Amino acid sequence: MFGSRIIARRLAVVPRRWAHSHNPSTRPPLSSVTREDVEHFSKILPSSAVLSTLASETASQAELEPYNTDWIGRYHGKSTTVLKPQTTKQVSEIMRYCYERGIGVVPQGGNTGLVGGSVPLKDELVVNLGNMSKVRSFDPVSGALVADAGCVLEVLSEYIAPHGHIMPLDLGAKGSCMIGGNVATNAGGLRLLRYGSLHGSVLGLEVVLPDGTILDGLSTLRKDNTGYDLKQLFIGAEGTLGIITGVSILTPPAPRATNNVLLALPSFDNVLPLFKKARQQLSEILSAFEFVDRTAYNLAVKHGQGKAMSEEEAEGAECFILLETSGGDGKHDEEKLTALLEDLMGADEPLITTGVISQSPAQFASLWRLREGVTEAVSKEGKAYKYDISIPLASFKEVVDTTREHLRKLGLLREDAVKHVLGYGHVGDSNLHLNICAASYSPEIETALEPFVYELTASYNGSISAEHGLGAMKAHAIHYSKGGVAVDLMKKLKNVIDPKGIMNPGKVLE
Ligand SMILES: O=C(O)CC[C@@H](O)C(=O)O
Ligand SMILES: [Zn+2]
Repeated sequence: MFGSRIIARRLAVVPRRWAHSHNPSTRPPLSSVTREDVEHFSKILPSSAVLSTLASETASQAELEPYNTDWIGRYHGKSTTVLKPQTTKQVSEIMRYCYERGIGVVPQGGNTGLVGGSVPLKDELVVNLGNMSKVRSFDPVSGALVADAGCVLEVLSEYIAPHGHIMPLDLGAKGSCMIGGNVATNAGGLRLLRYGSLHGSVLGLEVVLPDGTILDGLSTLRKDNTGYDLKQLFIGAEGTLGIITGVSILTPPAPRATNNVLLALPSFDNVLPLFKKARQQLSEILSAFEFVDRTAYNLAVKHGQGKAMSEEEAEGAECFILLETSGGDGKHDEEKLTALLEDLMGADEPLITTGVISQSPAQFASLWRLREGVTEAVSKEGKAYKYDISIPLASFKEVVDTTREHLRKLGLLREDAVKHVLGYGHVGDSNLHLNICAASYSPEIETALEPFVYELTASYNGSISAEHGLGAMKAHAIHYSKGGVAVDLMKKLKNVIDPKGIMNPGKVLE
C-alpha cells in the first residue's frame, strides 16, 4: 500500500518537470505540415516562394524531389512543403510559427552535402535559403565579406576576385554549395592546409533561433573576447541549433602566383617522405597537397575529369599527389618548385616516377579537375558509400586495403555489388576520403561496412567525420569519435537552444 502511493506521487511529479524542460525522451512528436500551415506561410511569403503539394497548384511531388533527395541519392525525405524566404525577417516569422506548432524544420542550402544532413528524414518542412543571395558588404582593406547565407561559394569568389581577394575555402561543389551551408557544416576542402578551418575565418553570424529570435552577430572585426564565442556553436552544428541567414567571413588576399603539379608515385610508402620534403623545400608557398590513389585516378580519367598525364607517364604509379604552391613572386615560386622536382627526379631512389607541371591557367584548372572530379566520377560509376575519416597519414593505404579485403572475404567485391574501393583526400590535413562504389545501395553492403569502418577508424584513434559532418548518416555513430561527457554536453546545449527538437531532427544527435 505504502509503496504504491509513493510510486503514484512520483509519477505525478516527474512528467510535469520533464514536460517543462522538454526532455528529449518525453517531447511530443513533431507535427506534420497541414493545409492551414501552408495558408499561413503564404501570408509571410510571396506565392512563388511556397512550394507545397498540400495547396493546390503550387507544386507536385516530383517538383519537390530535388529538395527531398540528397546529392548522392542515398537519402530521400517526404516533405510536402518547401519555403524559399528572401529575408531574415521572413525566416524569423517562419520559425516563430513552426516553434509554436512544433513543426520540424530542415534548413537547406545547395544540398551538396554527403551525409544526408540537408534533406528531411520524414515530412519536415524544408526552408531553402537559395533566394537569400545578396552580398551585404565587402571591405577591400580588411577583406571582411558579409553575405546572405544563400550566396553560392563560386559567386562570392567571383565577387571578390576584382578586389584581389579569394574565399578562404574551396570545394569541388563550389558551383552549387552555399556559404550558409558551408558554415553550418564547417566544410573543409582544398584550401584548409593554407587558410585553416571556418572556425578561424568566420568573423560573425546572423542566426535565426528555433523560436524565431534573431541572433545578430554579424561582426566584421577580428577580435572580440567578451565571454562565450557563440558563433562557434553554430559552425558545424549542421542546422540543429538554428538557421544561419548571414555570414561575415575574412577573405585573404589572392596570391600573386599559383602553380600546380601532378606527381606519379611508384609506391604509397613515398607519400610521407614526399610530404616532408615538399614542406621543407617549399615552406610558406605550399598551399595544397592532395592524394589520389590508383583506383580514384582511373575513375577520374574514365569519367573525363580533367586531362592529367599520358597513359605511359602514369604507368606503374601506385598513387598520385597534386601539389599546389601559392605565393607572392611567381619567379621565386617557380624556381623553388623546379628545384624540388629536380631533386625528386635526380635522387638515387626517386620518390616519384614523373611529374606534370601546369603551363597555363587551363592546365592548372585541368590538374585540379582531376582531383576535384573524383567525387563526380564515383557517382557516375555507381552508388557511393562515403567515409570521410581523419586518421594518421601513414595508415591511408592500410585502411583502404583492409576495407577492400574485408569486402572481398565477404564475397561482395564483384561487379554487381561493390565495384571499387578507393581512397583520396587531403594529405595535409590527414583526411582520407574512403569511398566504396557499389552497383546499388543495399542493406547487405551497408551491414558489411558499418560499424566495420567506424571501428577501424576508432582503432587508429581517428575521427569518423573529418570534414563532412555527421548528418543523418553518422548521428548514431558519434560515440566512435566523442566521449560520453562531450555527447551529454552537446545534448544539453541542444535542449537549451532547441527545447522542442524542431531543428533538423535526426541529424548530428539521434
Ligand atoms: O566525395 C567525397 O568522398 C569527398 C568530397 C570532398 O570532400 C573532396 O575532398 O573531394
Ligand atoms: Zn574533402
